[in-house]
Amino acid sequence: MTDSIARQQLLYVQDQASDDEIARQAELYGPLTDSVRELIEVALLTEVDDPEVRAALEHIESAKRLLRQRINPGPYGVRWGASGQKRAWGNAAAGLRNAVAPPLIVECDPDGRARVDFHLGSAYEGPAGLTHGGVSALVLDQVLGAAAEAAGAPGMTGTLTLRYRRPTPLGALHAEARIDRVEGVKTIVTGHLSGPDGVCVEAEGVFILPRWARGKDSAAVSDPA
Ligand SMILES: CCCCCCCC(=O)SCCNC(=O)CCNC(=O)[C@H](O)C(C)(C)COP(=O)(O)OP(=O)(O)OC[C@H]1O[C@@H](n2cnc3c(N)ncnc32)[C@H](O)[C@@H]1OP(=O)(O)O
Repeated sequence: MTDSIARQQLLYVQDQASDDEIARQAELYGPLTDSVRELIEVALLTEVDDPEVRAALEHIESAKRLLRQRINPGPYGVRWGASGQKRAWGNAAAGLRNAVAPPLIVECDPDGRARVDFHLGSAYEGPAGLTHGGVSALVLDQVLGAAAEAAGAPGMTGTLTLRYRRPTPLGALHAEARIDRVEGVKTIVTGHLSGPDGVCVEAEGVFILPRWARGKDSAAVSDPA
């Protein structure tokens, strides 16, 4: 096993947190994350005068000093509580504690279907007024991966193929995915991202249960995503 795989495995943690404790943490950190996400948007779009910008910066620096007093060296990793509840709270697309995440709150069915309605603000802009193509890829990777996981056939993304059919606006969007087929350790999933005018991006993903996770029965290694 390589050092990087060993390091990755250490970040899959069964921490035995109770459902009540997880709910407490979600209630505490969820609003912090939402506020930081709004801060990103406001910092991008503010047009106040220079002294207000400088004063805001001081407040933000002070908040950072407060939060840094005790800090996980990171990254957050993926954690499972006592009841098996999974927390991928650092996930760049869906993490409850990650202000960079839009966030995606993906609904899944056990037959391998996944869907999400979400909103992309100005922080996700690529071409003027439109969603960045890499952000569309992020969204589709997550939603297709969630479909694979929901059907009990999870994996890491081996190949993600995208076809950008029309520009993706910012604002209210929808993405969905379904498992097409499972071929041994590979799960092939298709899906799309759509806006008010229809499908903007089509996707096909091949999700592969990595060699190091095969044949193990622990949730912490059999669910690498
Ligand atoms: C709910 C959560 C959703 C999360 C969604 C987000 C998921 C992610 O972002 S994952 C991060 C991005 N992906 C990565 O970093 C993956 C990096 N790559 C790897 O770790 C490995 O190359 C990995 C796991 C893809 C395959 O490695 P390994 O397990 O050694 O594969 P290997 O045993 O050689 O091959 C197994 C099968 O997969 C096929 N295969 C291998 N690599 C690929 C690939 N990149 N694309 C397609 N097929 C592949 C092989 O041909 C073989 O097929 P068959 O069984 O038919 O012979």
